[in-house]
Amino acid sequence: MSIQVKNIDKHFGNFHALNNISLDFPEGELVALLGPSGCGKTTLLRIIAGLESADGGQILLEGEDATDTHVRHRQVGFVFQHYALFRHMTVFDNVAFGLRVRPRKTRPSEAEIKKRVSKLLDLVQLGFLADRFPAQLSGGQRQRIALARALAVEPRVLLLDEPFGALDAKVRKELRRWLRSLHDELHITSIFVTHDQEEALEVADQIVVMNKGNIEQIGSPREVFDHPATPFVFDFLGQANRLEGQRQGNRIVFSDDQLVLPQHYQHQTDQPKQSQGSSQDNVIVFARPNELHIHVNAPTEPSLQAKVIRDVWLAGQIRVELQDRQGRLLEVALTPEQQLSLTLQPGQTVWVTASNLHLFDDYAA
Ligand SMILES: Nc1ncnc2c1ncn2[C@@H]1O[C@H](COP(=O)(O)OP(=O)(O)OP(=O)(O)O)[C@@H](O)[C@H]1O
Repeated sequence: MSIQVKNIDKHFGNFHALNNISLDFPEGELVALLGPSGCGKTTLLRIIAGLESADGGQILLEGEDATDTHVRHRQVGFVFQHYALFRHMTVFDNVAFGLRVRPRKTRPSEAEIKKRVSKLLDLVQLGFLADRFPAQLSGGQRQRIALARALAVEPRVLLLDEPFGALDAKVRKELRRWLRSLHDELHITSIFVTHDQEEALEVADQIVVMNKGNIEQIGSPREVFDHPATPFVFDFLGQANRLEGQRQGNRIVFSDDQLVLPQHYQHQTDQPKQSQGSSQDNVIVFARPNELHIHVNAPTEPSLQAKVIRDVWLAGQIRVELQDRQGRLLEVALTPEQQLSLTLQPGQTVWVTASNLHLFDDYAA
């Protein structure tokens, strides 16, 4: 089922939680709502579900206005961060619950329920736990059962709110792979909320990046990562060096230091901008750690002078932390070979050049 969100607005008192949000969720896709804590992800999910009402705007399910449709009739399945399993029921009874509480007319027979629940438990690969109680399961197993329970009522939409948020890193990783393959099998239109960029990049077909009740960017993981539309998205997707300076022709100037802009930005300097005050030339540039390069002697090309703080070994990757002359911390990636040949010492002066920079014009520095 496709979902359309049209001009959704939501206030909590004076606080503007969602600001005129419009989004299309195509049939059968797995979409991540990604953003920092408090940006409005859960509120949007709850409005789509019918658990919360909006101040204005519409929710269309399969093209039909569902804004005033009760949650029970929207045919959505939920999975929340904190396992909402019934503690006094076995795994089997938990999964069967949604079917057993149906009105008699639409309720399947016990034999049919047994068949469906067994099939779902096989799907989440936990058939052997049917007789256990939630307290006898691991966190990851509980979330898989919660998913089986959400699927039991054959929802047309699956909404997941930080489904793996409470689990440790290894189990999270396993479960997100498993969710992706389950989705590839079932193709239920699914929206999941996360503040974990790695999770969104790994699992989703599309990512909606949110910030302070607004949408910053919508795109495939590749698009969002390779072409972040705003400084916020660049920052949020992580691990980039953010430098604020002034653009002067082909260069970015930071007090005493300079970096050269990559070729693809340089043609823009041919057309002088109409002056709107001095802030016009203020720019934000980002460089990923592998786009910066360390020199132990001052290079002839423009560079940033910095001091070595330390190098960090991060799961096979080497990152050197530097502090530049403006006091900013920079992270530069090195291969093990580069680390050996540079032999950097804490406190040593080095120079940094950039093989690529990502420029955001007209942002006040
Ligand atoms: N019932 C409520 N009453 C008042 N304010 C609320 C209510 N629900 C949410 N908010 C506020 O609205 C904002 C958005 O909340 P929401 O839960 O949607 O954020 P989120 O992006 O899901 O964050 P998190 O990742 O922390 O769950 C927050 O600032 C929150 O404090």
